[in-house]
Amino acid sequence: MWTKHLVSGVSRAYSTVQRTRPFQVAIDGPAASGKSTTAKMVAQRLGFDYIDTGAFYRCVTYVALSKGIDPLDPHSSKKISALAEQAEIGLQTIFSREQDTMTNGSQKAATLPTTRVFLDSTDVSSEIRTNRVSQYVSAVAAIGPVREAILQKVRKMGATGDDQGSSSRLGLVMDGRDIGTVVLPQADLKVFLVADSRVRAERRLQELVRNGADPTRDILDAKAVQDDLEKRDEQDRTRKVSPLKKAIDAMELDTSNLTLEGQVEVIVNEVNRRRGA
Ligand SMILES: Nc1ncnc2c1ncn2[C@@H]1O[C@H](COP(=O)(O)OP(=O)(O)O)[C@@H](O)[C@H]1O
Ligand SMILES: Nc1ccn([C@H]2C[C@H](O)[C@@H](COP(=O)(O)OP(=O)(O)O)O2)c(=O)n1
Repeated sequence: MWTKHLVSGVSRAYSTVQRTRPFQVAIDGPAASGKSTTAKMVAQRLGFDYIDTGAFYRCVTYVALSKGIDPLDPHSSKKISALAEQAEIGLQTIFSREQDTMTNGSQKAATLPTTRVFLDSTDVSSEIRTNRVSQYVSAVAAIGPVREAILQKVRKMGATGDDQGSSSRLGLVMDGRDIGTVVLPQADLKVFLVADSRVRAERRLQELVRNGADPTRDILDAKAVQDDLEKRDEQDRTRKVSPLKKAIDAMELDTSNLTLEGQVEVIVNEVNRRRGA
């Protein structure tokens, strides 16, 4: 098992032996299309780093709500933008070995990587995934100066090494809404993940239940979850700054009828093909 701990304030360049930068994979798509799970698994398979950019917008939303700021009030934009600039966000992804060999010689399937999110050194991994944060995050993500502040943080995180100072980093997988279009426009591979909104809602619901959903706090009705996802997608697609859209050179992958392993395989194979491996 190994971890990659990335912090948004450190500045260190990648080694430039053969490439001027590591291989970059940009994964975008609507809510619950499978971006973060797929991205983490691809990173694990390839030994790449992983950056969840949605976590940044969720952290800013969480901190604004906890200070009693209403993200829907246009007068809040300045305050929220200041919070976005000040926030120190760190990500720690815990990867497992691809196939751990057990003592009897058989192979144990790889466990799913998990990402912990730190806001000013506090672990807010669960707090940023509540329905309340999900309901307001699109409004926060539509504020231009918030996007500017987060763009700088994620680019810096993507350009710096892990905290071990390793120069052997092979690549980076980043997921979000504007990775292929704005954050990493020169990415070596761009993937746009889509899935039927009913399928996405069912998967999100199962995920909520798996994570111990609380019926007094969480929406546990498939139709309501679907409406919520569709509403957020509409807001993300129609905002003025960096809207959710497929980059012209992105490969579209519909995960509605795929298994997680299947979609990871397609992306890993494409990375290897482009790397000439
Ligand atoms: N092909 C698939 N089959 C079944 N479940 C999937 C598949 N792809 C993703 N999921 C599940 O769907 C849920 C949403 O995926 P997630 O990676 O969180 O999406 P996103 O990052 O796009 O919001 C997760 O619980 C994930 O495990
Ligand atoms: N690069 C990004 C990443 C996320 N966002 C916004 C838009 C999304 O509705 C929220 C939350 O993103 P996140 O990927 O965590 O959301 P889901 O896992 O899809 O529910 O952040 C964005 O505008 N740009």
